[in-house]
Amino acid sequence: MSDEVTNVPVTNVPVTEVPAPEEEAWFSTLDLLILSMLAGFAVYWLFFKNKKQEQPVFKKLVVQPMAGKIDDPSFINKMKNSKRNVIVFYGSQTGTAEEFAGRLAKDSIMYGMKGMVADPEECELYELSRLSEIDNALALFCMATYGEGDPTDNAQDFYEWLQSGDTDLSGVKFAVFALGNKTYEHYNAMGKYVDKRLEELGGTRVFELGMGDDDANIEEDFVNWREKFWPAVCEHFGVEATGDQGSVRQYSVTINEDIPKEKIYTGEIARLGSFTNQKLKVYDDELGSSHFTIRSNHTMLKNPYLAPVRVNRELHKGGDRSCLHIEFDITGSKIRYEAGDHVAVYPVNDSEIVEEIGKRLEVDLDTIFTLTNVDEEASKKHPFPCPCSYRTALSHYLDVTNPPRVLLLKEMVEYAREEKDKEFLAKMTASTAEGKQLYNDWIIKDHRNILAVLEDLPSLKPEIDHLCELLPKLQARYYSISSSPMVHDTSIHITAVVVEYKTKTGRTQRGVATNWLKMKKPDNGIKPRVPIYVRKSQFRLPFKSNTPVIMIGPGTGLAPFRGFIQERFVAKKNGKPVGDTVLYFGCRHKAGGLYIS
Ligand SMILES: Cc1cc2nc3c(=O)[nH]c(=O)nc-3n(C[C@H](O)[C@H](O)[C@H](O)COP(=O)(O)O)c2cc1C
Repeated sequence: MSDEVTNVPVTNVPVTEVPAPEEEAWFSTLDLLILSMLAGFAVYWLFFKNKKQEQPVFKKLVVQPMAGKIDDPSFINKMKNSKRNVIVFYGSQTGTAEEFAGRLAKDSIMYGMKGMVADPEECELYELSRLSEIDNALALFCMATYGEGDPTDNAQDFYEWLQSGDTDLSGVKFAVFALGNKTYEHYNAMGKYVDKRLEELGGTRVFELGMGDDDANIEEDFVNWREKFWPAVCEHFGVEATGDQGSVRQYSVTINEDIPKEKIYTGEIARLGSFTNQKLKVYDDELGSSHFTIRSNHTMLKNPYLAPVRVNRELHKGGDRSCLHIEFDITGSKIRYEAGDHVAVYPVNDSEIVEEIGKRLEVDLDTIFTLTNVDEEASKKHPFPCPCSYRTALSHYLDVTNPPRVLLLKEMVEYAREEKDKEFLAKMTASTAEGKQLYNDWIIKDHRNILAVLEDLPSLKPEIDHLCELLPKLQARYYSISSSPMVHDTSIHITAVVVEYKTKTGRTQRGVATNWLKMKKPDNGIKPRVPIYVRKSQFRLPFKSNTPVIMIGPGTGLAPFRGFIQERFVAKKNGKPVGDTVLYFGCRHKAGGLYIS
């Protein structure tokens, strides 16, 4: 198979230009460059030398505001201008904290308050000290924890500011809901830290820290906390509940009938056209790899590299399980990585699920639409890149495979045409013990995704744009890199088990990314492209190569160790002292155990 990179069509992912490896040529690129410069100079000398030099006319540079970015960075001004007194910040990686923040902001209407959601990354947090300029003002924080008790990417600056700053926050009323998972050592570390630090800086806690555990039922933890939180707020500010806020849509829909093709998003993560016109410069970390920051990860997150798949092979010989060895070609991409890092893959949903949703809702999936935030002050103008087709939204931007959240199902009640379906949904989404049990059994345990809900409640026919507003965002999937750049400097390897299982309702549930990646096989020199970016991790070999290491990696936990072993191998080859390198890995069958020393 040729190793040449060609511009090739890819299923679901538009094509872009990737520099092809150089072929043997008579002149090198540098030779050609020098020759053309000499030729250019000769032409200039012959024809233009004596001409009067013309003044170049520069085009006025028009700086476009970034989509979704706030024009006035002052959130205090925004709150004042739009007469809001509740601001809900979120530190969110996969959208849960962001969703909870939206719900809290919406709730505030019921108590005669007015809320807004804010991404801390887009705000100057030192302004918090001015919050007391607004009557009955309240700052809420929904903060998720990652890794070793770290903040999410968008809360990184906020975290640093809290750590280093000594702003006086007296007069600032606050409450925090933490999102985490009990199985992690640093359970809810970020939420706990924010709660403690805001008090240290002089803030007043209006309600105790909420603790959400994703290992159990984080939705239930949030609902229970919220039920007690709002009465406490009422008591604190001396306000009264004014009743249910009803169902208020956050986004309005516009159907874009005559929009030119080049203005329509086709799955790009942020910049329109980025899949056909890649800007590779951003992969270069200005500070050097040792200073690679979460911020530079964030830049790549919005501008993934369309990596050609060089190798995609099955590792299992027989059996019904599938484990893939995939090599992404990063030649010319400027991506750098180290053994132990993670690579993120932006997957595309199963087209069968997308088509089936379209059929059930009786819509033309090629319709181009835009969802626009009805709140003009909101930092997010659109929930995902718009305009795009319904097919693109359901394939690239929205999560259609995970069980839908209670909030989404609650909004579905009005769309059930039969009374019994309406009652069933209303019962399941009520905040009663019976409702919670029903949700847990019917949605979580039975693992019904949105399509299964539509199939099992056939009278349910929601407006597709409303569904698009409510579905969570499709997230990039992270894989441990299973190679070392010391051996593979032009490729990134992953080792991934293809997820597939039967749910209690007899449906086959397939992992979004692994099943999509499975299809991305190079064919006749044609390499399919996959949008990727690298996320730095803390997982590293000991600095000194002579330190002995014991690596224990059951299942695909083995993946990063492959990179580490490659690294130790190179060190040994280069004559460095290398300590014992012991690897234990899990085996499904007793007889298949292995010990490598
Ligand atoms: C890779 C990864 C690392 C995580 N690390 C932690 C952790 O150190 N402590 C913790 O309490 N929760 C941890 N969690 C759980 C998340 O904080 C939790 O799932 C949360 O609901 C995610 O919120 P988000 O969807 O807003 O990003 C981790 C989750 C993932 C996927």
